[in-house]
Formats: sequence, C-alpha cells, structure tokens
Amino acid sequence: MAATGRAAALLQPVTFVTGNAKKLEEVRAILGNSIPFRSLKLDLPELQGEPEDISKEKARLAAKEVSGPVLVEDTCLCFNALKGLPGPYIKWFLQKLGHEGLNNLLMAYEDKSAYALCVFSLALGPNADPITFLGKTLGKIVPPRGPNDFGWDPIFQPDGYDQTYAEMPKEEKNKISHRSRALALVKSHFAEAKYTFETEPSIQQKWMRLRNLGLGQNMEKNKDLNNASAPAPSMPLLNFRLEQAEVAQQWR
Ligand SMILES: O=c1[nH]c(=O)c2ncn([C@@H]3O[C@H](COP(=O)(O)OP(=O)(O)OP(=O)(O)O)[C@@H](O)[C@H]3O)c2[nH]1
Ligand SMILES: [Mg+2]
Repeated sequence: MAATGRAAALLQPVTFVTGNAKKLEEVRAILGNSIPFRSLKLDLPELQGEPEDISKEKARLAAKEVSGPVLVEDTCLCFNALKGLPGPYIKWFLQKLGHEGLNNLLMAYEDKSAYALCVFSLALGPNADPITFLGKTLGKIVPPRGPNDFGWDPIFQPDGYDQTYAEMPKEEKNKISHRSRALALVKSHFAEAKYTFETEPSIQQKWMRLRNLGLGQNMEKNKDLNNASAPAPSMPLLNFRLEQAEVAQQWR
C-alpha cells in the first residue's frame, strides 16, 4: 500500500470473515487485544487459482458483504512431492480422503515434506485493493496423532518438533504456526499504518472540523451553526464543504 503520510480513518472496526470456528478461535488467541476486530460467520465462495488470488478475491467479496474493512484468510497444505498440491484445495481433499487418504497420496514418494501456508488479506473497503500477508511453517506429513478437533492438525508435524500440531498445546502451535506468522505481519502493518477508528461524526463535530481547517470567513457567514440549537445545515452540503476543505488542505 502506498504510504500517504496520513493515518487512514476506518469508519468501522475490521471484520474477520470466516465460516471456520477453529480459525476464529486461533485468530482471537493470537491477536488478543492488539487489533480491534469483530467476526462474521460467512462461507464465501472461493475462486480457484493461486493462494494469494483466492485470498484477495475472498476479501473483495467479504468487503462488499460487510460494506467496510475486512480481514479474511485462506489456508493451504502443500505437499512438496506433489508440487504444492493439494494446496488451497486441502479442504476438499481432507473431506473426501481423510487423514489416511492424505497419507496415501504420498505413499509412492519418499519425500513426505510439506508446508502449511496462510494468506491473510485485508481490504479496507469494498473498492480497496486487498493487501496480503503470508505465513508459512515447514514440516512433514505423518500418520495421524493427537486430538482430532481441527482439520489436518493430526497429520502435520512441524520441523524441529516430535509432536504433530494436534499433539502440541494450543499456545505452542500458536507460537510457530503458519497462522501466527501471517498474523505477525498483519500486526506490524496495523502498527505502521496507525489506522484510527471513526464513528460517523455528528454535524457539530463536522462543523468544528471545517472551522479547524481554516474556513474562518464561512464561519462568520454561518456563525449560528456553532450553536447547537441553531437549525443545522443539510448534511450533504456540510459533507461537500468538508470534502472540499480537506482536499484543499492536502494541496496546501
Ligand atoms: O489442521 C488444521 N490446522 C490449521 O491451522 C488449519 N487452518 C485451516 N485448516 C483447514 O484447512 C482448510 C482450509 O480451507 P479454507 O482456508 O478455505 O478454510 P474454511 O473454508 O474452513 O474457512 P473460511 O474460508 O471460511 O475462512 C479447511 O478444511 C480448514 O478446516 C486447518 N486445519
Ligand atoms: Mg474456505
């Protein structure tokens, strides 16, 4: 995203859109209070293609649904012997083949290495180009071990560990997971961008902003607008003046 030098004001907090309760649980645990967000359970249609494009398209659809800033993510499990497949199609492979079937896909290959990839996309609004954040964890595919409460966790053993994701305590997984690595980038982005969250200002606040932007003469002409009991100007007119004043200020 181009640096504007000015923090973007978001009209609503970011909505994390997902149909997957376990993802939401992990995102909540990893983000804590670092980024204010709310969640929306929505199973969005997913484009076929490269992980980044799938994630971006999901963000565009989500931003249109929400009419505001959204965060989505798409997760892939990629087998190196299969040149990255099932990748973004892991959900369907897992549903049809299960853990055993996924292991069987690699039976003919000595190379059991794999990686988990998470692509978060942030769209600041329905017409904004989504920004992506990638997190990757390397590991290998093993016969299932550990509780079976989240997807393919029981068959993914991260490098450097003798436990599968499923066997690890949640806090341990959340320290090294594909999701936490991508979210670390999301957090840095928010820290750098310094987004502010604005509620729709009242007419009085808008008027004060106009005055602060230096429109003193207009103030004289419309002095009674400072007075809360005076009849308010029409909101479209005030919005128009404010837009003009803000544009003028940017060019100063
Ligand atoms: O063991 C796991 N550990 C994880 O850390 C993990 N993250 C996602 N998944 C599963 O991989 C597929 C991704 O598909 P996916 O990204 O399209 O997700 P989804 O459709 O469930 O939700 P969403 O698209 O509404 O957000 C789905 O089957 C998810 O259940 C995981 N499984
Ligand atoms: Mg999905």
